[in-house]
Amino acid sequence: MKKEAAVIDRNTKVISIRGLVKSFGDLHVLRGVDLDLYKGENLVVLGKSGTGKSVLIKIISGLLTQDAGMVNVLGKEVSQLKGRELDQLRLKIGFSFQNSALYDSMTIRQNLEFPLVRNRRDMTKGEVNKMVEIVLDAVGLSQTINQMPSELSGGQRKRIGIARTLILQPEIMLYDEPTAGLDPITCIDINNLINEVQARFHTSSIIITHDLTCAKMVGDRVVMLLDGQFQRQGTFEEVFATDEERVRLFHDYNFID
Ligand SMILES: Nc1ncnc2c1ncn2[C@@H]1O[C@H](COP(=O)(O)OP(=O)(O)OP(=O)(O)O)[C@@H](O)[C@H]1O
Repeated sequence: MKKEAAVIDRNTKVISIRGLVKSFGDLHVLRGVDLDLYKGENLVVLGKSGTGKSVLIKIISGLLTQDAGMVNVLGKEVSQLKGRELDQLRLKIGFSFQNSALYDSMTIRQNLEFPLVRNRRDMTKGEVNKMVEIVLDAVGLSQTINQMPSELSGGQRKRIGIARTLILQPEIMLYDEPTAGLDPITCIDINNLINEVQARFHTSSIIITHDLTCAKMVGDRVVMLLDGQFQRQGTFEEVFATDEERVRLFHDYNFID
């Protein structure tokens, strides 16, 4: 399915990063990263394994602290936040991790209710039920509500994982390798879902991947992390319109139809 034109507000930055530096001992992972995520945008971060993509999203979500630079998320400087303030910001960020496992002993309904029961004690049972229905419908799996995770396919579990992230109504979605380990057809389903989530919930998203089909399908903008900095950025076509060998190699090792 072709991506519909997204409604992006280029006057509003939901994430703004300047001069971000992070090392682990002698390993200089991020060496001055600048990045903006605009409201409503799907931004794809491409990079080879070990280039620091996960470190970047851990810093954005306050799980790691940078050595230098500024990371502003929804108007707050993340490294300055502690305790309750950091928890509140994190509730506005939805993480869809590579191995976002569901609880095997709980039904799909219970899995989806879990984040609300923990974080939204103000909600009534009726409101919780309604939200479960909304997110299940959004991922096209309303019929699985009383099933167990073991009864679902890998692609369906991935969708439920995304629904569980959406149930807290995050403003920002962070997808870490959303298509990893899935067959090509299921990958396309998940890419379409990422676009549907953007259109329906007006989320702003960072999608970390080395799957170029995913980057092409979901990215309004693509950035490539090379040697600790974003060295290429633009549309998918713009990023790869270069003879630079490292970029060409990255492209040619991926299969694109
Ligand atoms: N807490 C940590 N302590 C020490 N080194 C770390 C830590 N976290 C990450 N690293 C190192 O930083 C580098 C970047 O890691 P990161 O997980 O961000 O890579 P990545 O680009 O997400 O790769 P992949 O696509 O394989 O997940 C790696 O060399 C990793 O070993």
